[in-house]
Amino acid sequence: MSKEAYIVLKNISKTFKQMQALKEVDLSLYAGECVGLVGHNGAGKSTLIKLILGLIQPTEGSIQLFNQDFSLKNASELRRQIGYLPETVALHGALTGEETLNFYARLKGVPLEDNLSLLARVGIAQAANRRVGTYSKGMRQRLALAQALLGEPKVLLFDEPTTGLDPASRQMFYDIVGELKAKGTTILLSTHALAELEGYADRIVVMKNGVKLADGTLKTLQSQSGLPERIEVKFKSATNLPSHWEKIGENAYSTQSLGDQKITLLKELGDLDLLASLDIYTPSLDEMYMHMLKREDI
Ligand SMILES: Nc1ncnc2c1ncn2[C@@H]1O[C@H](COP(=O)(O)OP(=O)(O)OP(=O)(O)O)[C@@H](O)[C@H]1O
Repeated sequence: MSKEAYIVLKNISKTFKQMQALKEVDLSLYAGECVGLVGHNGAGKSTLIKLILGLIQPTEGSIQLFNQDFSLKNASELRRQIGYLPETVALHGALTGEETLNFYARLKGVPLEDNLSLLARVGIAQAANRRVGTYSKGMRQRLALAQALLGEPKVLLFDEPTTGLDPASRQMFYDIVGELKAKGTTILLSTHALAELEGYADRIVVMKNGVKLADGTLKTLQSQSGLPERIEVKFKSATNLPSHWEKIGENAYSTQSLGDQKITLLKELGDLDLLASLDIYTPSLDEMYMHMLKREDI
């Protein structure tokens, strides 16, 4: 059975005065998937998220949320099912963490009684009664995350959520992403740090200058990037290999493998008992991403 599309953007363009921030973008987010939205500064990531939230209107194209057209009439009802963690979080320094969360809970119309456990979930229960003005950046970000999780929304939009976080806070954030995914929440997460998404994102959308360059699983992206894997072998004694194996040391060779060439290349090695070592290097996510952005001349 195919999954339900919670959010469907069709042929979306957005122009700010002379500046075209998005060009004919199609994007669907399905129930329970985590989608990474990556792109350099100005690629259009925040604009895309703001359009989904209804904070700005598209110049062209249509947006459907939960199978309904996103008109002003039903906007607030639909928006209640979406949690948003903005890139820059403005929190009132004079309020305590708990007061802040209570304030947002009232705005969203959700009960207040779970707020302390929500603060515990994001690791700042001990600071619930402290003024936010005394919080570190990491603590503020955790509080902002708690705000986004209020009311258990079906869809969460995270705009560069881990920027400026230390490794422990970042890990806590991705632990929560893992839990949300397991519960079937749909997550759209924009980031510059593609490598962070490994193991969490089911799909990656790559944006450049307002255009969607790629949309697929990491495996698809890897084959689309056109970057080869590298195989390195070392034999226990001298041997001969076909000329596409480059000699890189004593009895050691290296070659590149594109697409499904790997098995054929490995067969050329013959008896594996004659090998001292065998290493296969797959391009990292960041290498693929950089390569893809460089290759596309937009
Ligand atoms: N309100 C606005 N008025 C004018 N131009 C805007 C506005 N909002 C965004 N833009 C422009 O649209 C383009 C896309 O911006 P956007 O913030 O969506 O990029 P981004 O991918 O989120 O970048 P970053 O990683 O730097 O946050 C940029 O060139 C930006 O200057």
